[in-house]
Amino acid sequence: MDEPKVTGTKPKMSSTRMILLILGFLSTLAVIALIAVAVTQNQPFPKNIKYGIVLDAGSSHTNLYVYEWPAEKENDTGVVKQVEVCKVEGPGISGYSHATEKAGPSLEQCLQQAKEVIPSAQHKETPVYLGATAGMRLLRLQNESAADKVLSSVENTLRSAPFNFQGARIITGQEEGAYGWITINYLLGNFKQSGWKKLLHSLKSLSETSGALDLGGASTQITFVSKELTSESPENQLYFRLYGKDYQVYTHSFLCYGKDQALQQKLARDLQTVDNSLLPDPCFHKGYERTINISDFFKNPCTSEKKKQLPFNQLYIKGEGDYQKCRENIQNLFDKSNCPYSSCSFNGIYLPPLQGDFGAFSAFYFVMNFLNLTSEPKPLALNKVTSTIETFCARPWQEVKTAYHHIKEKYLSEYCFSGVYILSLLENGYEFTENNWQMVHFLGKIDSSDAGWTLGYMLNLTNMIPAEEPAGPPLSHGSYVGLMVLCSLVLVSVLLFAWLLLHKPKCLQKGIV
Ligand SMILES: Nc1ccn([C@@H]2O[C@H](COP(=O)(O)OP(=O)(O)OP(=O)(O)O)[C@@H](O)[C@H]2O)c(=O)n1
Ligand SMILES: [Ca+2]
Repeated sequence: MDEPKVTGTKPKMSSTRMILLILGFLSTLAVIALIAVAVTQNQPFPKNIKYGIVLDAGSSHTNLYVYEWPAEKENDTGVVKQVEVCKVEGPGISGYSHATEKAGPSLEQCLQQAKEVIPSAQHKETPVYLGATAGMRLLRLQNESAADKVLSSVENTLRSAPFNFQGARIITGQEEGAYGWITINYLLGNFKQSGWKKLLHSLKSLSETSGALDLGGASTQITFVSKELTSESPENQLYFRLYGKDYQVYTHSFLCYGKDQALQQKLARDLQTVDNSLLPDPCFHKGYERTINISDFFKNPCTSEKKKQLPFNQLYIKGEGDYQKCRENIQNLFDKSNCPYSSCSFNGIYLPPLQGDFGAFSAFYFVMNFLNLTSEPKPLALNKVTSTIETFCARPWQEVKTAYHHIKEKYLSEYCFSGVYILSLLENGYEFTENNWQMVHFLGKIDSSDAGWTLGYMLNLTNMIPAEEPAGPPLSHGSYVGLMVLCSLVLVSVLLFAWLLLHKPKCLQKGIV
């Protein structure tokens, strides 16, 4: 009686199994197809690289930078990177005031280097910009026609290069500060976060941008986001809308407070008190001697106010290597006596309360890096920085010269002065004290790009930082493919599990395993 039952069930079971098998096979095929499509269809386009050139015509020298970025991602943040830097031989372009026609040709060697880095088919479309900073600002104040001639000489040279010439001009101190701030925040990825990072950011309300401190040869800039709503000093206030966010930025550029001009200012003050041509100087090492020609000394706008008739033409500087005396001497450069605002840095210049972390670059970095004081991620304590500089200044010149024979004498002889000047500027000038010293991070590069104003300048002039956040996929290609694979695996596992439940293979039946 049982027999028909048995014969009737058998074909029913095998058809279910058959259907499940086909289903399993088809879904596996579907998953494989899904992954294949995800990987191939969503692959980033083959790289179409664009290039841009910026020449930083600083007071002490000119640097040529070549940047590159993938054409399709122009508006993303953090995609532009430096691929080449070329240091122009000789002085900065302002140093050609007596032979203005030679300023342009001095750039030729670096332009040649750029031609080699950028594929020739792209030369014509590659924009080239030259921005001159404080050296040229000073030359313009001292001798405007010489400054114009220097600029037209560099313009002629740049126009005759095979690139797309976009201008050679003296940028303002405000621009220099602002573009330096844009550069470091762009490179640090502070402007735009996508996907999870954005969510994390809004949850943790992380500090959003980093301030920028730039120390050149002739000027220095301080730039940071200030939440102070009332702007007491409008000329120090900038407004940006970047990637859909508003930023209120404070900036100031101190002309004559770059490290070379600060030294000139210091010497001009020292000259007020000397009665002979010998000047003992605590900011140079013991045993160091330097002769200064004073016939042109007071023609410089940074020293002209202190002009004095002297009965000698040459000044002989003799190093003393005395940190304390040097510090007191330099401190006189920062006039803290009057402030027409609620708070000031020095010389009656408005400074809102310091806020957030700061990236300190250019000479801040060169000097502190030489003195081994750039330790990251945790910056050194201020007293350690002070004692290191004090010890360095006390070393005799002969010993320093032997220990660092590979370093240019012009740089080496001034690291004591520069170290003390940086301390004085940060501590006395801006009031970074023991409590907030650790907010300052000395950095030369971020990834492969130098910290400085040039990248921000190019990003702005090529409209590569949009005001509004560009619409784009919320996930990167990698995360997208990863998510697809994960979902597919889950799908396969569910199907497999369902099949096992229905089929109950012998090996999983109780008593067999
Ligand atoms: N390894 C180095 C490189 C440069 N310097 C010094 O650092 C100073 C500033 O250099 P830089 O930032 O390049 O200044 P510039 O851009 O030329 O000047 P500015 O921005 O004021 O126009 C100069 O005194 C230079 O001699 C240094 O001490 N050590
Ligand atoms: Ca500079």
